[in-house]
Amino acid sequence: MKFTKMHGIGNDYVYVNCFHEVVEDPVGLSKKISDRHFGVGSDGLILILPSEIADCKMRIFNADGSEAQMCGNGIRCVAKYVYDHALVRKNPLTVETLAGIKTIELYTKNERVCSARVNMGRPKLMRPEIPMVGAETQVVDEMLVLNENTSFRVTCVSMGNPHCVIFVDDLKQLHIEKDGKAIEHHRVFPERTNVHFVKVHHPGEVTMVTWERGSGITLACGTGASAVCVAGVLNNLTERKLLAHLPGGDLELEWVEDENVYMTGAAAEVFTGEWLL
Ligand SMILES: N[C@@H](CCC[C@H](N)C(=O)O)C(=O)O
Repeated sequence: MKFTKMHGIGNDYVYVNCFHEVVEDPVGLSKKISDRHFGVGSDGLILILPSEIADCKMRIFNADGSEAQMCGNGIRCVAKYVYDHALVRKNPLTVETLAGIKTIELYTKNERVCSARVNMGRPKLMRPEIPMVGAETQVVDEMLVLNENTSFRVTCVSMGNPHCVIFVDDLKQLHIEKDGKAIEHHRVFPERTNVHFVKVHHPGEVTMVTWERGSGITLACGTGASAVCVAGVLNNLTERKLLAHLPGGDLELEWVEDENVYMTGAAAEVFTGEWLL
């Protein structure tokens, strides 16, 4: 099976072109291929498939094999792959995901895609235990108690997949692995959740670090940065246009008046290979 390693600001996945390849067990393959010692090493597996309702379709599997609805950094790479490899030579192009069809505008250099702007769709405010409550709800944040010594004020936003956003004063004081994992698996999130700790520098700029559902600490999360943009506005901390610094690079976000969130960032192809197992 031929594969391609790609990343969006360090959020790295193994991509398989399922216009030409068949993957029978994506759950098992994602666990094996993502292993950083015994596999290729990645945050998960992304399948690029033909679609009957969009220009192509993506399926995203986390490193633990769980399938997610959407991947912001991954969808920019999917768009780059299908354009650069001439599977879909359109700009803008559309990608079918479990979170709906997304439209992506491509930016090229020497005929190859270097970055992309994705319409990430409309966010939904969630409440722990009552996921997917409509955005009209008045409840913006909640206290999440991990144990008698640790609790966080959280804002939970769905970008098709679930995100728990926590604004903090100091990113250096965090126990991201311990607390991120505990929040991901907290009983109030029956589908588990992605977790983001965010420091606001000023209303147009934040730094964030992420614990991803099913993959652990990653260098970036595009749906997560989109959720942070929304959570910042709802908490009166940030403007609708936001520059987010993530460990792997920067993303530009905008929550526009029609309520769609737009995310812009880089996409890169690193190498191709053949999986023998
Ligand atoms: N890294 C991604 C999100 C991948 C899926 C996520 N871990 C989930 O389970 O929801 C992104 O860039 O959005």
